Amino acid sequence: MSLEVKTLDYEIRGKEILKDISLEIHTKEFVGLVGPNGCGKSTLLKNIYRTLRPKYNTVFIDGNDILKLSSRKMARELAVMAQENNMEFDFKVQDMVMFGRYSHKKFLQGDTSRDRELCAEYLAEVGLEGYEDRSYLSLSGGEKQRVLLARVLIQESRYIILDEPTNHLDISYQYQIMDILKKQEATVFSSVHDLNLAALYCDRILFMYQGKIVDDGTPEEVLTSENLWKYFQIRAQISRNPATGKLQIYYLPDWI
Ligand SMILES: Nc1ncnc2c1ncn2[C@@H]1O[C@H](COP(=O)(O)OP(=O)(O)OP(=O)(O)O)[C@@H](O)[C@H]1O
Repeated sequence: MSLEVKTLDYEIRGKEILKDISLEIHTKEFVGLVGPNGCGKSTLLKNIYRTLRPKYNTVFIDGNDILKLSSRKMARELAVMAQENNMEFDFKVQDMVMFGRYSHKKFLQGDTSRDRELCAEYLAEVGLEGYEDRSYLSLSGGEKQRVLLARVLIQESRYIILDEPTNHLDISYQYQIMDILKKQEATVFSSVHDLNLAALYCDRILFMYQGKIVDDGTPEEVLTSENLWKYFQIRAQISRNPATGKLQIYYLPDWI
């Protein structure tokens, strides 16, 4: 049981963005995707959740080529929280969350009382209890982000793909959202910019640079001062935080 990418290349307007990417995410793993701006993280994730179309026989869920899965089956397997969400039309928060139940319904079936219960539960879980009737577009960036997380959770899929889930969130919600994700039964694959957050929550980290996966391992194996210098050109002191037992990175800009 795994999410697998095999020798995936991807070009945009003649420019090679992804170069021979192969990776495997195993059941119940929490895997982070890190790397500098523009290295291809979103492009890779979009190929996995089919916003961009990969070639046949390059992305597989439990051995099945994702291009051969119906959109309903795909939604049952994989929930997505993408980065941009420019919406032209407004919806109530409850409707936004309920979109996540689509794959659990028959054609034209309305919301059940169970769906509404789940909606209330997941909104409470992301700290938005009682927000059902609010207009989505009137919410703050962080509130919108948390509605999108509730939509991902209500989908109850086996894989969750996230592109920078803590974008827009204040420090307490960054940790709260990572905590919520960590306790899900699902397999999680997420791009993460904050390397200390990645060190704290990820079982495994994939390091991406210029369209390639250049390192793959535990946070201790991958988040080294050598890698941070080589791929981010930042000096760093790395130690183990006695309170968490996890890596703690201290960045050392040039003036230090
Ligand atoms: N539609 C597009 N047209 C042209 N270039 C694109 C397009 N989409 C992405 N790119 C380029 O592909 C490269 C990878 O972009 P991508 O968004 O995947 O990077 P990223 O690692 O997610 O970056 P960030 O950390 O800044 O979010 C960048 O150089 C970007 O400019």
